[in-house]
Amino acid sequence: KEAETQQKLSNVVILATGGTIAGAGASAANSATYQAAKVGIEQLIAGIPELSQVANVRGEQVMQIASESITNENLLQLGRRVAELADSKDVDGIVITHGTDTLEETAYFLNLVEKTDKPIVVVGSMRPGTAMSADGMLNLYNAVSVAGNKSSRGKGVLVTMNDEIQSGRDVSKMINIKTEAFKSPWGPLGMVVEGKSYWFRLPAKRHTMDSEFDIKNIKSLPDVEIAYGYGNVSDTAYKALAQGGAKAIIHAGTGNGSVSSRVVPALQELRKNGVQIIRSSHVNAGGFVLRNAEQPDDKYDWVVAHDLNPQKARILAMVALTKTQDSKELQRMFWEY
Ligand SMILES: NC(=O)C[C@H](N)C(=O)O
Repeated sequence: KEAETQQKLSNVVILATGGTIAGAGASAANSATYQAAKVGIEQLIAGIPELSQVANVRGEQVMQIASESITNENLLQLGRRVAELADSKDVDGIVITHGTDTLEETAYFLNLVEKTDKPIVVVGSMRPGTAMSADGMLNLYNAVSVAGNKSSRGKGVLVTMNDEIQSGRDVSKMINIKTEAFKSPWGPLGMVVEGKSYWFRLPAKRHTMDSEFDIKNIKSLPDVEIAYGYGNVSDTAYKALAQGGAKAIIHAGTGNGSVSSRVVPALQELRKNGVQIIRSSHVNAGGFVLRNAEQPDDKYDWVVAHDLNPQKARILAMVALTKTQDSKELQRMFWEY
């Protein structure tokens, strides 16, 4: 009987990368003071025996780091392993445990470059497993349930946090002290409750199978940097980033990606020298940057990131620059993905 249930269950691989979901604190009262990336994947899986009721699960420790330290090399390494597993006949779904600080970046990266319709679910936690009311156990159980569920196929990379199923493209960490930390400006795709998925909407942007990018063709990622807009800003950071070798600079602008008059001449100059200038917005609940609003993008040959926040814009710019150096093509990609 047990063998029969196992046969019916999906095969889900958990790729562990670290983060607070693998964190440990000195006492159960330490919900915010702890060390991330301490607990191995085998121990995490052993702590949730209920996983075996929703999928045949196995784990792999791909890295063990706090996600603020993720590099482009780490992204590529993870992306390649996901692609290998997705190609494997005996894998039905993939879960990635990840720190929440850059989870939204990794989820968007995978959403762009993985050529599969198999579910890929990225998950983290806001409290370490050693804390009272730790959220990692349920988040991971939900992630495995969603990854093992056929209804999750073809919906792009997903994120399960706080019982919500979010699109990896849209979701962002909005607050760092609550378990209700991840939000999308356009709402979650669905809910996962007691291992069952309930869907309400679908992503409209190109992803995975419908994407023109493929991790298998990406050897390295170009340097793309972010500079922050605020009152009294100077052009020092922008110039220094370009001098450091940035191929594109994401302007994390105020409001509609607006650019201070003190910075405009430097950005015009950098563009003339070949650096792509991409205007995004750092407003908290989600920016919405439109072309030729606030700045004459056509005249300056700049690109707008539309609703992508600066850190997500960096991901798309890096991936896009592996294919084109043309600003019009870049802009098309920023509308489509
Ligand atoms: N909640 C977390 O996971 C935060 C941690 N600094 C990380 O991103 O690895």
